[in-house]
Amino acid sequence: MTARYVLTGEGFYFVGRFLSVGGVHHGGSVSVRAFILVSATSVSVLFIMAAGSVFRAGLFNHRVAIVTGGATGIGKAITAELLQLGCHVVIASRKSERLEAAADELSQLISSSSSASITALRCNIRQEDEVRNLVASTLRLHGRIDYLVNNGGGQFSSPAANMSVKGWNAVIDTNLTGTFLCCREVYSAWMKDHGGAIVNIIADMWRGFPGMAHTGAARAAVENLTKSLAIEWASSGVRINSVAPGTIFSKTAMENYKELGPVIFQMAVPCIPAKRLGFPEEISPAVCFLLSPAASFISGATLKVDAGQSLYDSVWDIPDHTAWPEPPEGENVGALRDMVKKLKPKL
Ligand SMILES: CCCCCCCCCCC/C=C/C(=O)SCCNC(=O)CCNC(=O)[C@H](O)C(C)(C)COP(=O)(O)OP(=O)(O)OC[C@H]1O[C@@H](n2cnc3c(N)ncnc32)[C@H](O)[C@@H]1OP(=O)(O)O
Ligand SMILES: NC(=O)C1=CN([C@@H]2O[C@H](COP(=O)(O)OP(=O)(O)OC[C@H]3O[C@@H](n4cnc5c(N)ncnc54)[C@H](OP(=O)(O)O)[C@@H]3O)[C@@H](O)[C@H]2O)C=CC1
Repeated sequence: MTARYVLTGEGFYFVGRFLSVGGVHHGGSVSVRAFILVSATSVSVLFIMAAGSVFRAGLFNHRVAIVTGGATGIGKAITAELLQLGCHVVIASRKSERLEAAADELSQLISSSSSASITALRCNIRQEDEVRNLVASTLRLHGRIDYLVNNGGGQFSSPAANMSVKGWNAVIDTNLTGTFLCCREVYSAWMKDHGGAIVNIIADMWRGFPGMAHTGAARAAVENLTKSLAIEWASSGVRINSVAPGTIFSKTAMENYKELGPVIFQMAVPCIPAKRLGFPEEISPAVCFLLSPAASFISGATLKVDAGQSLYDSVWDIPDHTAWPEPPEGENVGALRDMVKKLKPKL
């Protein structure tokens, strides 16, 4: 049995998981989890199907969220969890087919008694007018926007020296400017007067991001943007935080890197203290937590969800070389030379 505490809008619950059947993140298999909720006044048992949320069902009833990139990978897991919590979710990205397919599939998670709904809207977050339309359409549809999850984004792997300006700009425009545009538009059109919560998905760029320097720069900038907005928008009742995933496997994430996909994900495993990849369903609870009343005193923060990867190892290998300038001559360099001479085996 695992146990955890969940603070909801209505009280402090002890949540004990006493039954777990099947894998939580094995695509295609249905897992059944059961939770016992104990509050001051009641004890109830809640069953959640298909990799369900650990949060109380109905926590986000009648709330409205926009999730960019909500049709695939991490965004799809966030959308699924928000739906199970009763939220109206608008998913937004560029490819209509993927959006429609995901909306069809995820609508199956909505029980007949739930007030939740899912809507797919096409939007390229790099285009200011499209972001404006996304926000206006959401307001027309639901009359409010409580949550924004800036998850849409991406990059390609390349040594920085080989990046064209066009490629660099594509990644900066998507991950940094796209996030900024979504934040600004949602704030101006709704949250300025009504408050709300925003979560920005960033990355494990704490020691740079060699091999993907453009995205490292963009995500570090988003982390800083998050802090600025947390202060600027506090007086509107807006909380804004970041989630920094480690290496998270999903079908789409792998396909995006084409033949490099399996190599990149395989290379990462030894660098992860958990010695396995993460899965989208391990990111979505952190996002829902930061959106929820349980995080009502958290703003401007970053939650790393990386099994400690950022503290550990890097996939970037630096080959042995003698390219560095010699150190300045002096007694310490001399002492090191003497030591090395003594250590050398006599021939
Ligand atoms: C080798 C060591 C690597 C280190 C590995 C570390 C381990 C990390 C593990 C993985 C962690 C991260 C995972 C993820 O983030 S998964 C999510 C991935 N999803 C996506 O990336 C999806 C979205 N991606 C995109 O939309 C695009 O990639 C992008 C934003 C870059 C551009 O999209 P857009 O469609 O607008 O642009 P174009 O395709 O027209 O390209 C514009 C220019 O960008 C350059 N470019 C694009 N792709 C590549 C490429 N594969 N290689 C090199 N250059 C590329 C190029 O200059 C394009 O212009 P041209 O086509 O005119 O040349
Ligand atoms: N997987 C991982 O290991 C990590 C992922 N991340 C980040 O997490 C986020 C989700 O990634 P993940 O789920 O793994 O990968 P996916 O490729 O499945 O998700 C990326 C999503 O972003 C959408 N997107 C990309 N560009 C745009 C755009 N210009 N406008 C609107 N939507 C866009 C894509 O939809 P469409 O193509 O239809 O527009 C897609 O749904 C990304 O920002 C990713 O970079 C961060 C750290 C690690």
